[in-house]
Amino acid sequence: MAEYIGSVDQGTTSTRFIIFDHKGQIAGVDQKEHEQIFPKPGWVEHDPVEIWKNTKEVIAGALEKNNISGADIAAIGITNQRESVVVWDKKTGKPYYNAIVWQCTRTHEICRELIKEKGQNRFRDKTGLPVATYFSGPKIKWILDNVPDARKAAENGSALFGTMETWLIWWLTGGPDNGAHVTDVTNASRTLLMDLNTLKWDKEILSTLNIPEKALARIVPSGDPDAWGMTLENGPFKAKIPVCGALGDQQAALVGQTCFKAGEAKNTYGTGCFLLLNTGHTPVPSRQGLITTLAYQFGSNQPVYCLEGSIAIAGALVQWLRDNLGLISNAAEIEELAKTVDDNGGAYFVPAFSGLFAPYWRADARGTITGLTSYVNKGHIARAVLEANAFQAKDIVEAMRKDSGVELSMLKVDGGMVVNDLLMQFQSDILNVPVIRPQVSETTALGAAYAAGLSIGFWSGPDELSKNWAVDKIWSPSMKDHKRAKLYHDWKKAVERTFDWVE
Ligand SMILES: Nc1ncnc2c1ncn2[C@@H]1O[C@H](COP(=O)(O)OP(=O)(O)O)[C@@H](O)[C@H]1O
Ligand SMILES: O=P(O)(O)OC[C@H](O)CO
Repeated sequence: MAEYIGSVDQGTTSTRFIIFDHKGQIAGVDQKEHEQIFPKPGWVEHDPVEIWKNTKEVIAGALEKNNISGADIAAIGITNQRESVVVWDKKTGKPYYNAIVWQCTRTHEICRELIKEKGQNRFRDKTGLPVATYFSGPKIKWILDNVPDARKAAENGSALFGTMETWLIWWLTGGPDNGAHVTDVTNASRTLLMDLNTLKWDKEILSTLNIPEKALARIVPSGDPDAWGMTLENGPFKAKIPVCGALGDQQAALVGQTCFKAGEAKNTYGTGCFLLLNTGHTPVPSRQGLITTLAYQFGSNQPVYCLEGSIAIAGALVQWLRDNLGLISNAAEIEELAKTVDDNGGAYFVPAFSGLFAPYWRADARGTITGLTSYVNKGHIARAVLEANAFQAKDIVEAMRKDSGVELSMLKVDGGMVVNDLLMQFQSDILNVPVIRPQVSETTALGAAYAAGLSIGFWSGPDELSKNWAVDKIWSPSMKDHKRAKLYHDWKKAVERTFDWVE
């Protein structure tokens, strides 16, 4: 058998292709950023054609740079920013509109109408999700209602809908020439359109949102040898390779962190921040503003569920400090700036740029910096930015404890921000548990590679994968209880100041 598994990681800010060996170590990588398009306040789009072009380039780049050929790759997995949607023409592959990104709030009115009739939790029993601008269903509805010809095309079967993995797999496996139109259970569980128990599109919700089912992808497990088909010989791999694993990026990170047992959790700090707790084979309903969602399903095995706390803005706030305020010139500089002061100087930054997601679900919230005095300088602001991530994660851990009864004894972390020592130490202090970073921090891509590799027997099962996981660094709590309590108390007050801003 070929010695590598390839993994496409299509994230919010960039697309990577990573090649893994049997030990789960990285044998090659290439990465490319794509444009963030902000047409109006609160609106976020990506160009799906640019993303497909970048995907081809990073695949070719990683193979070439490392002298690896398509024939050395046994299978392909794919993982993606979730909820973001594309609608495209089946014959030409031309998108009807840019991808509407998960952070985009343009569906506020659609959601408000849905909530007005029957409340925010009207679909929660079936889908595990509240009605919110975050999820794909309202975004698809927006495209159908606002883009000329899109609805007609969807109804007559000439348009296809998909999340980012569906779009890329369609191209990788043939595009207009019989490309596979599929989505995995984890991605489907983020649309607000799939029933969590039957793992099928829900006809009643589709009819409420007026979305034609024929344009939706076929739902398949997250790992399956036959569900997706093969890459093309004249495509970026220059070889026929089975595509046999796909998961939303946060679920992929859960798999990459080998959180296979109920009660195990990970937190990923990327553009947003997402804490997922494996709850086993039963969907656990949330009363604390978390999401009940699919964790993974391998082949015909029973699906595994999780509770998730989704935070919209994490690393994106660091980017904002860099791009919109110019306080730093690259993301790593925030740590140096934050270290110029000993604490936040009383300042709290609540980054409710897309409203607040879990556990608040307040579309009417907008970002605030509170506690400002003449004393506060840019070092304090940098610190408040980093601390915001840790406080938001604390909100999620508290909600999870109340929902599931699980007291975390440690937190496995990954994502682009976990190189930041100050943030990781503060996270450990605020949660009062050790925070642990694994040696392979590309857990998202690794999880998709695991899903693909398990499907073809490249790895024998979860036990073998767990042996690949190893600790790189542990941060242990060292903050006094009264200080932790005071900081968190003030954070909660700051959060309340963001509510009711959008009228
Ligand atoms: N040293 C750092 N300190 C704080 N944030 C950082 C640092 N390095 C990168 N980031 C942030 O991490 C994010 C990128 O993480 P990544 O996991 O690649 O994101 P995504 O998968 O969402 O595209 C960016 O938002 C960036 O601002
Ligand atoms: O691309 P990331 O890592 O920011 O993840 C985005 C999430 O999947 C959105 O739900």
